[in-house]
Amino acid sequence: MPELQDPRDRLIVALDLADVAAAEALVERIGDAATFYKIGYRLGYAGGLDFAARLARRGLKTFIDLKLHDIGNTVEEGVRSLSGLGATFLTVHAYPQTMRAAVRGAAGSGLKILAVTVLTSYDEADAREAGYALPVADLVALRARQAAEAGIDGIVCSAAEAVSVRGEIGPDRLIVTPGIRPAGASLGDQKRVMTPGEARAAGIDHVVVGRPITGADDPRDVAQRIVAEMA
Ligand SMILES: O=C(O)c1cc(=O)[nH]c(=O)n1[C@@H]1O[C@H](COP(=O)(O)O)[C@@H](O)[C@H]1O
Repeated sequence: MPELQDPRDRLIVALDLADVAAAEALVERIGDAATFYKIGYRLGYAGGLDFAARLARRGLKTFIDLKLHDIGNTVEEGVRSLSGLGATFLTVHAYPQTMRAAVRGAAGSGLKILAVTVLTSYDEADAREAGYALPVADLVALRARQAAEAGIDGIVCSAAEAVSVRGEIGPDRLIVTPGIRPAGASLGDQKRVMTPGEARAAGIDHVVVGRPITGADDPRDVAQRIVAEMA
């Protein structure tokens, strides 16, 4: 796994909030306890892309989580449009055509493309319901292998699959894991879940944590504890 300069970079805080004012207030409350923020559908479609560009200009790292998936031309041009935001990461779904298009769209921009394998809210029954015959672990491994072949920079999966994914993608690509809960925290809709310490021991590069931080009385303290648990 690539070495980090700053251990705080291991934690990516998911800013799944209703508007930019709420996100700005949370970033201020967390202060220097976090260095990396994710902007997904909720905030992204409510002015969050400009906000992400502002965070990047302040020297914070940003992750644009739009999980793109469309015909190749649309994905390629969409990624190209997003590549000027100064973001560090952008997600696409891990379909070979989509991944190859995203890699073309990001070429030369410095934006790293992450491929989402199987959502952490899916268990075996959910994958079967969606039409997949493979066990989730096998589907994650297949998609990780295809992502590496497509030239993708990193994989989004559950930390439960990190060891097998590392075997598929080698030491230099990134593993980013949502579905992370400090011991005792409510799972919400997450089904393939690990603690920050377990994820780190499994060799992940970054964890993504939303509600346990955004819903906390003291978000800064929770962020600090998560970083410490992964040190
Ligand atoms: O791509 C993601 O970030 C993602 C992939 C995945 O498989 N599961 C997953 O939960 N996420 C995102 O990670 C965040 C997890 O949030 P919490 O469950 O609140 O910690 C959300 O913003 C999800 O959109």
